[in-house]
Amino acid sequence: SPKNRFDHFSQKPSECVKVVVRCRPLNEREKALSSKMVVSMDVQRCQCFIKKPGAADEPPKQFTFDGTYFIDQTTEQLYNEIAYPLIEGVTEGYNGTIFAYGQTGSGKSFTMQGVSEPAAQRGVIPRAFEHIFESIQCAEGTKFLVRGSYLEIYNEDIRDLLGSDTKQRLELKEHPERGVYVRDLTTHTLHSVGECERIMEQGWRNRAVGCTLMNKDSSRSHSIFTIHLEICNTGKH
Ligand SMILES: Nc1ncnc2c1ncn2[C@@H]1O[C@H](COP(=O)(O)OP(=O)(O)OP(=O)(O)O)[C@@H](O)[C@H]1O
Repeated sequence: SPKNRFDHFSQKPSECVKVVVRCRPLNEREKALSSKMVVSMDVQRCQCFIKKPGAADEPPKQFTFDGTYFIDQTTEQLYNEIAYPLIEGVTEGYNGTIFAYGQTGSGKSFTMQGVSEPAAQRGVIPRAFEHIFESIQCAEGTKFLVRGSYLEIYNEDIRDLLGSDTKQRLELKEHPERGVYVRDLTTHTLHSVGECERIMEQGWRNRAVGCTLMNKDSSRSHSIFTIHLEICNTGKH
């Protein structure tokens, strides 16, 4: 019998894209407006229900995901169930992407970047840093090189959030073997979790739109934090 509601993932290794949904609690503004929750979830069955306000007799719209996270669930839980297996794969040499989307104020940054308190709500990105460096410490006979880059896409323009000139517009290029890449994007060698956190904070501060446009305009800004891992077997144990 399955140990938890996600065991079916491991039985379906061919399923390489998983889609989960997270619902945040009402914020102060919504509470002040006496807004009503229209979303409910059956987390065991990974189902999400949306009911139309004022239409009590209409059945709610129903959607099924690979995972559902309601207001009382934490980023720690989401990480363990969704991100952990993906990052494990990365430490074994596979590519992995975690992509958050949703309307402005829906909780993308809260999930990805996170908050330091409470600890259970620390973000997916800092958890991934810790995870990767823990794997490196445990690996014997293997050398790792960890590098990071952080870019922002705003109004179709790409900017390097860790570059010497964060205002400069970078070009998207395509290489016949390596695929799509951003020319002149800086990559930074990272030796510790602390260094990763520092560049994440540094890049975050350079997101020009992040803290100034809190409303719909901010959703036009997208950012990509990439961790490159080079793994070399030295054969020594
Ligand atoms: N699961 C949650 N629990 C508690 N608070 C949350 C949760 N998700 C989001 N919030 C809060 O809601 C607010 C908006 O979240 P956030 O800034 O992450 O949205 P966003 O999707 O990144 O928005 P934008 O697209 O405008 O950048 C923040 O104050 C955040 O702390």
